[in-house]
Amino acid sequence: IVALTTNNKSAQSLLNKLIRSNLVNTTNQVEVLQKDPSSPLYSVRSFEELHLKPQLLRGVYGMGFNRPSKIQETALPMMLAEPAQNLIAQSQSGTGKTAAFVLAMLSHVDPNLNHPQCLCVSPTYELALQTGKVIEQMGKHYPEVKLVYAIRGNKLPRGMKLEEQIVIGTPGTMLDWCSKFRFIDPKKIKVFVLDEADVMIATQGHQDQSIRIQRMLPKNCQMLLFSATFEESVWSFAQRIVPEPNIIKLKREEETLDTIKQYYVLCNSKEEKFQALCNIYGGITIAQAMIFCHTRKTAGWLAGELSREGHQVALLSGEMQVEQRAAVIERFRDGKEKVLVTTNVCARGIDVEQVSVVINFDLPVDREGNPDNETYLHRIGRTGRFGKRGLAINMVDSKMSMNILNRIQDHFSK
Ligand SMILES: Nc1ncnc2c1ncn2[C@@H]1O[C@H](COP(=O)(O)OP(=O)(O)OP(=O)(O)O)[C@@H](O)[C@H]1O
Repeated sequence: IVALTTNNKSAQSLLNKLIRSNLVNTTNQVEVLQKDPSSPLYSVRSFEELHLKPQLLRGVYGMGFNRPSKIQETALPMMLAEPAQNLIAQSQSGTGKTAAFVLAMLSHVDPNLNHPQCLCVSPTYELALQTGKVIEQMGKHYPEVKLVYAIRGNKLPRGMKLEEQIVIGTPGTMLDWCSKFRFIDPKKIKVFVLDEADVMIATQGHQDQSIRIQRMLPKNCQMLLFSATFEESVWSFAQRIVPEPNIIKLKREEETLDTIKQYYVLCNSKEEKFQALCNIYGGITIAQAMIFCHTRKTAGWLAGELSREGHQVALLSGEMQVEQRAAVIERFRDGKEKVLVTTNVCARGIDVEQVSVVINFDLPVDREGNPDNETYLHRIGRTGRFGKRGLAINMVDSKMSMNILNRIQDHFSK
């Protein structure tokens, strides 16, 4: 068990993976920038069209995938094309990126050659393991293809040469295995995958290590880079890693407040807010509710008070380890608890789709104490035209918080 701090990008990413059981739906179109615009672009609507090895097609269907996801429709033909095409792809978590590059790796390996042919770098040990699981599931009917983890703690005897075709690991160990220990001959690599580039660059040293690995690979090695976000720093890193890239971007669906009913409750103190919450408790637990507090301390206090009143609540708190947090969210997602009390920091980036009631026990403010409209929208907004109806209740306990609420109201004209 590794303790990860609240703000940690890799912890967030891991939580989302652990929690997610489905594809995230999106009606947005993919944006494609081809390296060679003269060659016709094609995308596929079915896995059959990709002419996968039969063992892999069985693996794909065995995982319950019926058809390619939005990003897979365009990314898969590109990744499977001959000669190999490089790709930089950005789309939000849960849209099918991992499944896509796993399929590409499995398609490109030659099971008769007993040496590493695909390298996949992930930002952390835990994320590497998650990807490894997908490789194992998808390659279930293709047992000749073997997998090994290049992670700290996996110590191999000196002078050894790896026989597994796929190596997945973290940048530091991967680099050591390629250069210092020579367990891997980088010149024989056909596919290089860099996953979660945005998480990767948040860690000191990972960027350089990845670039050093990349420089050892042959010119014709396929380079694939994936990221959930695409800020400037990720983009410049991507361009250093992936020469002559095709680029695919899938915009995140915009959130709106259109289908949300928003209310506020006027109180005079924290205790009154708690009382107000108890009064509506029966109403909000018909559905599932998330309650946001400003600090960890308030969240802990509120969860304690609610429990003392005999209510069943879950608490998501910053000091919990990532596994504990995953367990809490999983129970909530499965409906075992109807109410989740949390802070914004803790819940950021975590999508729990079925929440239809959001309570702002404290209104979202930034460090200067100004209204944080973006966070308000993230907490309460719904995506897509068919977004479910929702209910938001804001607790106001002072002139100051009334002022904040008025400014949020002005901002959204709602
Ligand atoms: N074509 C598909 N049809 C149905 N389910 C799919 C398909 N592709 C992927 N999935 C499932 O959807 C979920 C998200 O996919 P995946 O992990 O590949 O997304 P991702 O974009 O890599 O997100 P993250 O970076 O958070 O892992 C997984 O549970 C995966 O098994």
